[in-house]
Amino acid sequence: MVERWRSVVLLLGTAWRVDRRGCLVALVEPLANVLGLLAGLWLSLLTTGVLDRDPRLIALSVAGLVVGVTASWWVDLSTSERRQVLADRVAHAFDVEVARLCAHLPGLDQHEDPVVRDKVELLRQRQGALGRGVVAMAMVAKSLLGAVTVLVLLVVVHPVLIALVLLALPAVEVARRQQRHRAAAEEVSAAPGRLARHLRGLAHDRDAGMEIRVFGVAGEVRRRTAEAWRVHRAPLDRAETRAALLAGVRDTCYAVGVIGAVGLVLWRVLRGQAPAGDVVLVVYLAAQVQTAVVWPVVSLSALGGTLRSAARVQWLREYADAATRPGVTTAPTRLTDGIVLDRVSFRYPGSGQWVLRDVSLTIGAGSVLAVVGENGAGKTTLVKLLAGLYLPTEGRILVDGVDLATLDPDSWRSRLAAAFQDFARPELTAARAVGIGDLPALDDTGRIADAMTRADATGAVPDPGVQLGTRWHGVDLSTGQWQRLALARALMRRHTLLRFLDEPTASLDPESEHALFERFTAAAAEGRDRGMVTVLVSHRFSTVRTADHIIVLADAGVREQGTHAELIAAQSLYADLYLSQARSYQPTR
Ligand SMILES: Nc1ncnc2c1ncn2[C@@H]1O[C@H](COP(=O)(O)OP(=O)(O)OP(=O)(O)O)[C@@H](O)[C@H]1O
Repeated sequence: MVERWRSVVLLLGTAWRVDRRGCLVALVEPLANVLGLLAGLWLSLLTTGVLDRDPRLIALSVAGLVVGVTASWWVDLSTSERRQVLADRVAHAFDVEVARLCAHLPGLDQHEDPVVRDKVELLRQRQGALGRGVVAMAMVAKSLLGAVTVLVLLVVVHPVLIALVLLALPAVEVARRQQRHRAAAEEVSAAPGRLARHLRGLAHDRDAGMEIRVFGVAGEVRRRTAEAWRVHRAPLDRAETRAALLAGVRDTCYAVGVIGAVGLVLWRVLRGQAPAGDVVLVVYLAAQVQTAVVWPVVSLSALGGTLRSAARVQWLREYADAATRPGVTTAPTRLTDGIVLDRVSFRYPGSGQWVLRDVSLTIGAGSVLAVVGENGAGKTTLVKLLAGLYLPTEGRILVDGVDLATLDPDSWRSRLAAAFQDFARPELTAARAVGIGDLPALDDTGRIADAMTRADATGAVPDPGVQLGTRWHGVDLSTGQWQRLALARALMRRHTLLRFLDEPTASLDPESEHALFERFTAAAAEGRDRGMVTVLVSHRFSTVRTADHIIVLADAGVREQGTHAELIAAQSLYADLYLSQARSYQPTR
């Protein structure tokens, strides 16, 4: 109950904040509806006036009819557009809030939590319902006021007609059950619905489209989409069938009541115990009683759905609050000792497999660390841990002796620069696609040109002003060209303490990758006085030989470490893999 009231306050507060006029218009509507409902009374009086030849009664009832019906129509017509504007504004406000909450979750683990994903998915689907929250409340007020008006009129005709309401009461239980079935079905169908939409999205995805065509899996994707959609729809359809059956029972009860009520009044009129106008009124009310009983239930049930969505927003707010790391310490502006991994173990949320186990490592301030290892060895995971995107499952990462988990995440990330394996492809101008690497310098052409030169991106994208992305009638780039921009982006930020290159060079040949890593090693010199650490990640052993320190990840741990010379001299795994890779890259005669 408390949760429902909190949801009501959230919906009203948001609507009032974004559209006060719309809220006031929504309030007027229930009152205008009462005027419209009085039409039955005026019609009844008009009938009696005509039969009794009473001009005053005729004039009064016609005047009441014209004023009431006109006012009610006018308000209805003139507010319908305003209602839509209010709904759109509120929906947009919630959309922005959900996006903000998701974007501010501190780590990636929360994004991967299936509970969060399902709730967010439901919120996306129900965005319109949230928008109509205040309108739904106005509908509840309108239906309740309407119900009271109809009840009063019924009593005026004959108090026994109130029994109609009793006969229509099962509708309340029916609506409650319908709502419960629908809510349960929505929760169960969220995950298969997400899968179905994902699979359907593949049809529009250009990158996926290439492989779908080459491997001829379009039919299989279609089959799986249809299956996921069937699994998604099944509980919803079952809930709707149950709802329809329950509605049938409800309407039958009501129909019996209406026949009885009309019969009773007709009998009284025929016996001269009631004016003839009462027949008109009871026939009119017969239709209104049904609405008067069912509508509050339906509108309350619709409001229930909206309140559930609002409760999900509350849940997400609280989840985001709870997930906020207690970052009490601001990140340092320089490193003096460096970064230490103290017996760090990590497994992904929901996974039983250790990706890193008991890893201890010191990355000296101002050094260049190369992380090598086979595919799946945990290199990217190590980078994500250093970036604070995940917290270690066990152990600590110390930044100049301070636990990274206690550093303010935003402040730590403002000290990072990175080029990731799965780099972003921002559809901006080429210059801005680089400039966002340091937002305050977004339009600093000098800095952008410098970063592009250092990343060797000027050859790949000669015109920094070119618009990227065919969606905006711009140009599309090759993977290698996008990579160059990602590398330039990683060189934009100044005052960084940690710079990563997580295999953004995968599509380059080994020598180009090596040349690029050398550039970044050289770029590391510029940050050495503040102790900046550079981390180069590769699964190619031959490209990172100039790094100060090399670690080989294997079997969830650091298998070997040292300089290139030390590792070669040790004639172990690194030496074997280095020599075999180097041989395979040599041209054959
Ligand atoms: N989000 C995730 N949830 C669960 N497991 C994951 C997730 N991301 C990665 N893994 C698993 O963690 C292990 C290490 O992955 P990681 O991406 O760190 O390897 P990598 O060394 O960077 O590999 P590659 O060279 O192929 O990029 C793999 O077994 C992978 O399947």
